[in-house]
Amino acid sequence: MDRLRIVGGKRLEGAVTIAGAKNASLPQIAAALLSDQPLTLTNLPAVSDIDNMLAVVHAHGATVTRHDPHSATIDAGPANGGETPYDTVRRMRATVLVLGPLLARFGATRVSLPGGCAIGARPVDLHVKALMALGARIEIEGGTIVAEANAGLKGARIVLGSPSVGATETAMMAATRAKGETEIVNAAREPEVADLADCLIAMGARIEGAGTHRILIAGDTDFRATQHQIIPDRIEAGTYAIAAAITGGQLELTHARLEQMASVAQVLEAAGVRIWPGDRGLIVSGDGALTGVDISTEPYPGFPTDLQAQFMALMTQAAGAAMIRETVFENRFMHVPELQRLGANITLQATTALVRGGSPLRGAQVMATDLRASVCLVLAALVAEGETIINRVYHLDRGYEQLDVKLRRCGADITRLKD
Ligand SMILES: CC(=O)N[C@H]1[C@@H](OP(=O)(O)OP(=O)(O)OC[C@H]2O[C@@H](n3ccc(=O)[nH]c3=O)[C@H](O)[C@@H]2O)O[C@H](CO)[C@@H](O)[C@@H]1O
Ligand SMILES: C=C(OP(=O)(O)O)C(=O)O
Repeated sequence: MDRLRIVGGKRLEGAVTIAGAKNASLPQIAAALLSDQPLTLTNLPAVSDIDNMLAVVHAHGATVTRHDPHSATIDAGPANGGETPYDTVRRMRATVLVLGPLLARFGATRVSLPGGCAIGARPVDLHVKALMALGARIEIEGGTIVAEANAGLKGARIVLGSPSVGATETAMMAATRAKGETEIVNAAREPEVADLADCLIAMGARIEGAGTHRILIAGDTDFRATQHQIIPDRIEAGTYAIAAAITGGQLELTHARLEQMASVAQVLEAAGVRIWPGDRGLIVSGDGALTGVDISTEPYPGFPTDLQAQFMALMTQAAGAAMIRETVFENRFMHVPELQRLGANITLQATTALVRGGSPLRGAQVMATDLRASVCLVLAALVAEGETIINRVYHLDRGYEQLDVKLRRCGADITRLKD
């Protein structure tokens, strides 16, 4: 298992190329299973979650051709419904996104229940309810979702109990093959949902309203071969914005889009960070003093839960206190004890962390249990005095393309230790 060695105290300066969004790519790879025509995706990030998702659609019979690390053609012409086993879903929850496309296209499929993970219980009841609203019969048998709709799915009004990103994506994909119109009410508004809709539209679907609370899908899609370019990763961009801020540096985030990051930019500006659009993306400067800012994570367009851990690392260096409330996942504070090992002053009470900023961090051995918790430790290590060793780098490799290379190019003292 690789580890990262970081010696803190270097100011970052330079340009970072923001990759395509992992969380937009994953559902679009699953969406390829809807069609018997090839789908080419470009601007895929070169991260292990993408390799895994491509392996899952390949295991379902699709032909996958990698053109280069950032593009692939998926030809699901020869695909089958089959079974998605526990081992793949356990390793990557987003695998559950194949459920809707496989059921809608083949009339039956079996997908193992994902179970909980390091950030919370993460049930898939809303995915299941949405498919049942479209006429599927679904039973849970021995930890497997057994779904059947041999007579085909029928368009319906789906009211989501909460605006789940994944359930909105499942419903939208399945509805493209249903007979008649589907309305999704209380849909998630994340840019990744809108990008999936754009991809489905390029594939031949008729969809309106993606990116708002109400999405309309016409159904009975006549699918065609197409290609689609994935949007930039707003979470990767936010992470590097915080890297600039925490080191008092200045980074150009090539391809980053301000309109996808309005709440993040607002919070960072309130904390004393300057952000402005440049010719190639965004420029972030952390040369001023940092102030504590309270945040609460929310569904989009609110502050994203996927940047909560990174923002907490930043707040350890701000003057004053910051209250950080997590409302999306019940257990997303696994980074707190590790930040405390580095010397951070954080008090945790239920879903709120109180960070008293300004305490100097000191390097230590740390370990994280998920992707964003790991990168939060990298950010903290960039300002910690001395050497920090971060274990379990495979979490980072799930979602950050060449994190160590990108940071080193901007002046960080960071080395990947191969075991
Ligand atoms: C691959 C991907 O895109 N992952 C993102 C996606 O995850 P994901 O799609 O899993 O997140 P959801 O929006 O579905 O989850 C939000 C909340 O709803 C709950 N819930 C969800 C589905 C369900 O059937 N029942 C239920 O109760 C979840 O446990 C969670 O508490 O959106 C999250 C919220 O922005 C991000 O943190 C993840 O990075
Ligand atoms: C939680 C995340 O991903 P996933 O939903 O795939 O676990 C994430 O990207 O931060």
